[in-house]
Amino acid sequence: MTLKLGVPSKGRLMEKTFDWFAARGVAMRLAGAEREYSGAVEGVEGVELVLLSAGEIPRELGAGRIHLGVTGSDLVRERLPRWEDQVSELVQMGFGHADLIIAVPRFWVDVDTLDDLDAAAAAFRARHGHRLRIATKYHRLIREHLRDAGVADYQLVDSQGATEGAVKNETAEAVADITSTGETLRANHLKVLSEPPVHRSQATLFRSRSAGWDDTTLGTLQALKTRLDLLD
Ligand SMILES: Nc1ncnc2c1ncn2[C@@H]1O[C@H](COP(=O)(O)OP(=O)(O)OP(=O)(O)O)[C@@H](O)[C@H]1O
Ligand SMILES: O=P(O)(O)OC[C@H]1O[C@H](OP(=O)(O)OP(=O)(O)O)[C@H](O)[C@@H]1O
Repeated sequence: MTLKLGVPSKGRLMEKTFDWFAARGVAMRLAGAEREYSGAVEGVEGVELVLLSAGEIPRELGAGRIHLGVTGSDLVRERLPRWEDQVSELVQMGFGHADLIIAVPRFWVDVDTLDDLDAAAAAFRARHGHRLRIATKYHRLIREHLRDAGVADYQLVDSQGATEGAVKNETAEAVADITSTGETLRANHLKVLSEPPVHRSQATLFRSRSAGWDDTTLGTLQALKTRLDLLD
């Protein structure tokens, strides 16, 4: 059996993933036409490249349809319940850095911490008769984080893109999203709570716990780890 390695086929993680492996002597190239999502690996025998979007890789790892996969650590935590039971981290790759944060309108001068947000949420509910809305696509991570912080009087509103616009569009009072430069937040008159991020994400090479590992794929994994200089 070949070892299936899932890598992002598009988006912001793709090129850096290819560069990261190339710098360690594992060359990946797309096979066939540009839009044909298959590829080949040179440098280690027995590895098959599976091109997927970063967002799909957690699911494929969880289902055991790929043995290894590169994606953002945020996406694995968000998309796989009890992610540590389903995958393990082989290496943090040092790119694709982004912080998952909670942000509120800049003019909310009394709101800087999660405790402040909790108080603001209670006041909001008393005044408006419905819960303060937080727009996000990170439902699991934000729910867990706010539960642990004791913030209860809120509701999540699903936003799969342009999340920072939700406040201006009056579909939410606050947002929870990934940021790297902070430009989008600034442009939308939002400020990040002065708390550590909910999660500091980066591109990570994951190993599926459920993929059918046999002697051949385990041998290939060992060869790949040696090539990549990953210690056991
Ligand atoms: N500035 C940023 N904005 C959003 N995501 C970022 C940023 N920097 C790094 N990332 C990371 O990139 C990953 C998402 O990449 P990308 O949006 O290309 O994937 P995708 O979700 O598969 O794409 P698509 O939305 O097109 O399906 C996440 O892990 C995210 O944390
Ligand atoms: O801190 P910054 O450097 O400004 O980057 C953050 C923005 O980038 C991402 O959006 P993306 O470009 O993926 O578009 P999306 O809104 O469709 O998710 C993310 O959701 C933020 O909106």
